[in-house]
Amino acid sequence: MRVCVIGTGYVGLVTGACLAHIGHDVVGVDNNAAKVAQMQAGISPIVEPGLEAIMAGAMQAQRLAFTTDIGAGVRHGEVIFIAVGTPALPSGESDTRAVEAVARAIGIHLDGSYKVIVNKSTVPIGSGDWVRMLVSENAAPNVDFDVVSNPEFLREGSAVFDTFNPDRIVLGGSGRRAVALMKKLYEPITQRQVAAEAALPPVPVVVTDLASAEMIKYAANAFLATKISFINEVANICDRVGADVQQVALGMGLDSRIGGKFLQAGLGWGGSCFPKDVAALVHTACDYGYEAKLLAAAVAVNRSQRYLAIEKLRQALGILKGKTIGLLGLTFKPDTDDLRDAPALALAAECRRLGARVKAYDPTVRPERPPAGLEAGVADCPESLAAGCDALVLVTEWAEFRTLDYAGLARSMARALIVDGRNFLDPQILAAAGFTYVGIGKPGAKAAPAAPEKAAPVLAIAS
Ligand SMILES: NC(=O)c1ccc[n+]([C@@H]2O[C@H](COP(=O)([O-])OP(=O)(O)OC[C@H]3O[C@@H](n4cnc5c(N)ncnc54)[C@H](O)[C@@H]3O)[C@@H](O)[C@H]2O)c1
Ligand SMILES: O=c1ccn([C@@H]2O[C@H](COP(=O)(O)OP(=O)(O)O[C@H]3O[C@H](CO)[C@@H](O)[C@H](O)[C@H]3O)[C@@H](O)[C@H]2O)c(=O)[nH]1
Repeated sequence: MRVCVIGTGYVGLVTGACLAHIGHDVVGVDNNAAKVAQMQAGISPIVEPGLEAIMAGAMQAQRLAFTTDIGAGVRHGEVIFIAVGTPALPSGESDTRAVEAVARAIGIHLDGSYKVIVNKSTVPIGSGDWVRMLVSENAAPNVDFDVVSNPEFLREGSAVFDTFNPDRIVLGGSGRRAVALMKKLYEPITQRQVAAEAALPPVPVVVTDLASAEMIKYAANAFLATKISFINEVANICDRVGADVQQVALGMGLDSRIGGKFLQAGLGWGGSCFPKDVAALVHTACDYGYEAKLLAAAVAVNRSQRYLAIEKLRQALGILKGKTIGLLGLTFKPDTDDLRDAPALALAAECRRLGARVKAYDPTVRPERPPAGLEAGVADCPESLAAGCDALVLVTEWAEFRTLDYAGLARSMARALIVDGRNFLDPQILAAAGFTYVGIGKPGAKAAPAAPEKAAPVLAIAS
């Protein structure tokens, strides 16, 4: 099938490359010429495990190409995906201007042939209707097209895996021809031809109306974000009553009605989706005269959770003014280079506000390209990060952080204190390396380094 994907970011590029991998003929369109040039050279502009290999295979088979020419893309595609960004406005409302611009451009370039316009961007409920209207208003009379909402559920860091192994595919729209075409498009995925486990039953396809499909996306993200805020609140209570949140999460999660996923307590949720999508749903509810109290509480818990490390640092160090804090990890989660709404950046800003000096190390952030606020503060390795620090805070659970030479890091620090903001490290190993270890919701794991063994008295041996 001929496919056009407009917007080749974290969602559009992965979607385009994976659809090409399963045999479709894909053109990716982006208005960022530098990104397009990179992709044309086979280079992924984002860090996403497995993506470049998928791109290389599909480009070699001539099933994946990139352009800045939206007209060429629209003419090429029988199925045209909209996958541009929908960031939050300061009010929390979703900024849909890029989707609007793309809908107009699609209308302008529609030819006579039937097309399915698929909205993969996360958009406020009701957007499918205005996308249809904008396309129509800008198109020649009697053009033949349908609009489908096909929300995306991939996670950054495992986006290729998630695309080939989805829990479900949601299709919103009333056009039977469009839905049939979309089912055909996804058949190799729904029939598990590219799945990690071929023996699984087919992927469920939820066919519904446009508004419900759009709402499913927001409701799923809001639920997951609330689940994390819930366990973070439980962790904060654990800290006070002497319980271990990881044991609590294990015991809760084994109840099949609860499930063990997304019960990892830590320094809160971030990224390009949860914060903006929960804010957008709260805003939509408000627009319709409803106060979303539970979601507002989930946001409030998350806001304070981001600064929990500061409370823990203060308990150990006293005032932070003049202290040097080293952040292990900057991205909002491991295996991505995405810094959008990363808890580490909020934490760094608050530490600076309190007069501390902040340094950071992240495997994807180069010292010469620091994020705003961390100019001259990005180290090129964990060793130079730790040197001279009064404390380390592990903010992102990069796998490589498990096996650092913590004894060496401890020796180079002014004070060997670590706040493990993701409960990722083994407290005993850290204590053996000389660290005072502080976790989240794990008061019992407050491990301090063992006291140095007293030297055995030297006995004078009578000759
Ligand atoms: N990132 C995720 O994990 C994720 C997962 C599910 C859904 N979503 C949703 O998918 C959408 C895209 O998210 P993303 O993270 O991929 O965004 P992104 O910012 O990484 O990518 C968007 C791309 O669209 C391009 N673009 C913007 N305006 C354009 C235009 N007029 N014409 C052509 N290209 C244009 C940008 O240059 C950019 O490359 C958002 O609505 C987001 O909420 C994201
Ligand atoms: O138990 C957990 C799980 C996650 N997080 C945090 O939650 C945030 C989001 O993590 P994750 O959901 O794994 O990554 P995203 O790539 O943001 O994916 C979410 O947002 C996407 C964009 O809408 C959706 O498509 C995905 O289904 C949804 O999981 C990160 O800051 C994580 O550190 C926790 O604190 N505890």
